[in-house]
Amino acid sequence: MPGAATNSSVVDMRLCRQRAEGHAAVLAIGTANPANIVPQDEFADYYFGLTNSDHLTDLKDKMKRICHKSNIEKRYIHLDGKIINAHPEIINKDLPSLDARVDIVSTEVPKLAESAARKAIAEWGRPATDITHLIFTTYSGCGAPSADLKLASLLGLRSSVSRTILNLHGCSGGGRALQLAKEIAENNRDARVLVACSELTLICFSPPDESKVVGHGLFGDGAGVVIVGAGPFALGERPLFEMVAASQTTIPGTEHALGMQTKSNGIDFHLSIEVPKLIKENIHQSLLNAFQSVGNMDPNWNDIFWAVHPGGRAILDNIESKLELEPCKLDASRHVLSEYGNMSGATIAFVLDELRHRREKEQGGQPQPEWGVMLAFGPGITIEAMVLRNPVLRNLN
Ligand SMILES: CC(C)(COP(=O)(O)OP(=O)(O)OC[C@H]1O[C@@H](n2cnc3c(N)ncnc32)[C@H](O)[C@@H]1OP(=O)(O)O)[C@@H](O)C(=O)NCCC(=O)NCCSC(=O)/C=C/c1ccc(O)cc1
Repeated sequence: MPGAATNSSVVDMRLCRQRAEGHAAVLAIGTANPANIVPQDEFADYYFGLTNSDHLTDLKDKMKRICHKSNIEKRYIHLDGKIINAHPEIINKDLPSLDARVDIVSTEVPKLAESAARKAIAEWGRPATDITHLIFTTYSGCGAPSADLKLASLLGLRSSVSRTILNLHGCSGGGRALQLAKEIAENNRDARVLVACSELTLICFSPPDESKVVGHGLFGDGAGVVIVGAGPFALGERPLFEMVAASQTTIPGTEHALGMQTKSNGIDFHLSIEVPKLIKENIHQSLLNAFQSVGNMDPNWNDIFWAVHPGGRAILDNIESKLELEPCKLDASRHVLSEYGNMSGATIAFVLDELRHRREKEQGGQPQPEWGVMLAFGPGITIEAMVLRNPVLRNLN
């Protein structure tokens, strides 16, 4: 029917006008950490002292071995002796402490995100009221309204900002949120998505226990904010990384290996010793899943740049050896691990920030890769992968 054809082409045109031009891009990045710094070579004394556990000498020695092998120099940790004195239930396994923890994190998690967001918004150069969507991800969210609404009011976002909160995605939270931001930005012309990821280990902190010693030895606190948008770009907006394609891969039968659960005394986590090996065995397939949609079925992995979530030194080592990467390829990830530890979902923003600073410093030197990949790993085990492109090189080629 001619009428129907006309109607459907009108709908098509309207849909076209609603969509953005081209792929979404990272437009700005901001990061923040709490003030309290713990050097890694002092962490075992700090942690066993804080929890009155110095008598557990075997476990303390194990913590020292883990810290020594972690390739971490220091971490930022909000929890200190003052908080423990005010809430001694946090270090008593037999007492409920979820309420005390939630009271603290419901204020501090959005506050830390606010510090990171203010830096990102300043770099972006537009007013905060131009943000149309907010995605907040954290493993500390236990209420509603939650950190997303608090952050929106701290920043003075418009009341029509479209908010989403992602809870308990753990170390892949930042990767998941960036994939959603890409979808939103590409499908809504002029959308500007503020992705906030803020993590405080306080919600998971517990006295020493054989099964938790690695988690406590590697995890730190931090917030990362990334502003995402697609074309047409406003005057002054500068795409940093084009977000070309994304995939999520779940490693079958690995639910037991990595997880978090809300309990009366905080968030309980489990972390299998198998995690680095499982990621090694599945990393190639997850990369192929991401790259197949850009028509490159198996690129030379040394020809691209890498933004890998540094879950732990062993994870980076395993990826490097499996894919036969030149050691410099994971430098940004190793640097972030060394300076901050594993800040769970927030870490990927720090890695992207480090990469773009390195790229700026190296401009005019060695030829830089045009294509790259971002990887994050979380409960599932889930591997979030995103194909990235350097917009400056894209325009030259
Ligand atoms: C730096 C490590 C921890 C040790 O280095 P290594 O080269 O493997 O050295 P070793 O093989 O000598 O291991 C040192 C000790 O650590 C022990 N170990 C080695 N992984 C383990 C293990 N998952 N379990 C429990 N013992 C182990 C290992 O058995 C050994 O014990 P011991 O023989 O008594 O010295 C390295 O294994 C490593 O980087 N592992 C990767 C850690 C990892 O999987 N990270 C990503 C998970 S993400 C996640 O779960 C987040 C949770 C979370 C948690 C808290 C929060 O606040 C927020 C979030």
